[in-house]
Amino acid sequence: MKKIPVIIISGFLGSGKTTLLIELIQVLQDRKIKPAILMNELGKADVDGMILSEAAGGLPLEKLFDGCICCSKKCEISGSLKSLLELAPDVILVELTGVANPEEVVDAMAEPELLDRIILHKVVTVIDAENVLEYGSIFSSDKQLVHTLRRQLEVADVILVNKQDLVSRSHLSKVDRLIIKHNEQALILNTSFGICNPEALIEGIEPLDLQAKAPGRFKIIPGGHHDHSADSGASSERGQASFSRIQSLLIPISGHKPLSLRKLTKWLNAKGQRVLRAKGYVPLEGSPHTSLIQFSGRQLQHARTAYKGAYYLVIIGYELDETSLMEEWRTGVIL
Ligand SMILES: Nc1nc2c(ncn2[C@@H]2O[C@H](COP(=O)(O)OP(=O)(O)OP(=O)(O)O)[C@@H](O)[C@H]2O)c(=O)[nH]1
Repeated sequence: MKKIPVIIISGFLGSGKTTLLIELIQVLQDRKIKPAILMNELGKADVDGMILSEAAGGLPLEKLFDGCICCSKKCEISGSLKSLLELAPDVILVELTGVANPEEVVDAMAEPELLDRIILHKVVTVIDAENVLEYGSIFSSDKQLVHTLRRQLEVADVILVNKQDLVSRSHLSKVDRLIIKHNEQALILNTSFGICNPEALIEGIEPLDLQAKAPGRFKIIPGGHHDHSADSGASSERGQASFSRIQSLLIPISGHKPLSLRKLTKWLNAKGQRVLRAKGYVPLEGSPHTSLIQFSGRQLQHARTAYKGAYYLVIIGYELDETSLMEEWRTGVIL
């Protein structure tokens, strides 16, 4: 089944995310590509939703209120994504609040039911060129916010340096230097009002009915059909390349041979910066119950759970090499 691409739009408050979203919707609609939108708003007031309804009324739209996505329940995000998928969009656009870390959405996308149906296409971060250089000093006392703003830069595939109409060339060069310090690989685009070459963001996305006829435009990652019952054989973006550097990989765990917590911890920590997050349901040595595994910030936590489904582990990381990861999984954890 063709996976629906998801574009995440992040960026600090007022940087121009909604402006870009409206611009993108227009471009997509001109190409007969049907977008669905998930908006996360700070507070209860649906300002952006109102703006959007005026600009693109009638499109499938889900809204989540109350702060950053990391504070709202992740299941709400997955639930909203599932509702949008029912409407068979060609692409899902997710606009985050200014204080959300895009990794949190990738995290919410990483559940088996969604992994099979959606694929992260790009993380796009919009920067307010006029103000971004001041953030470090303005928010220096708020470590969490500084961390979030840094992650918005670091995990982006494309960075829009927006509001360039308000700054000088020399100021823009300083902004560029700041970005490159945090992310050497992202494509950097200087924009005003989010207007840019849309190919940079939507390349490879087509209306679903056209996709069936399109010749192979995607780089195919070798690998067989994803099978939850297989002994090994992770499910990532097989047969459909991810255009994003962040990938999710599902490792099905078959049989009831419990895993060693020590080996699992060692294996995850050995991945360094490549693995941002891991979670799943596994059998652990010494426990008759299924355990919920949560790995983030280099810490692994496990807790007894009432989960009764198939065992699996989802790994979220940068540019994961699926083949070597699976081999290391087999030798480092299973054997
Ligand atoms: N001068 C200028 N203004 C812009 C540009 N892009 C957006 N704006 C304006 O900046 C304001 C904020 O833009 P939004 O698109 O709402 O920003 P946002 O990131 O969605 O804001 P939040 O939802 O509060 O996080 C609006 O008044 C826009 O019209 C730009 O490139 N130049």
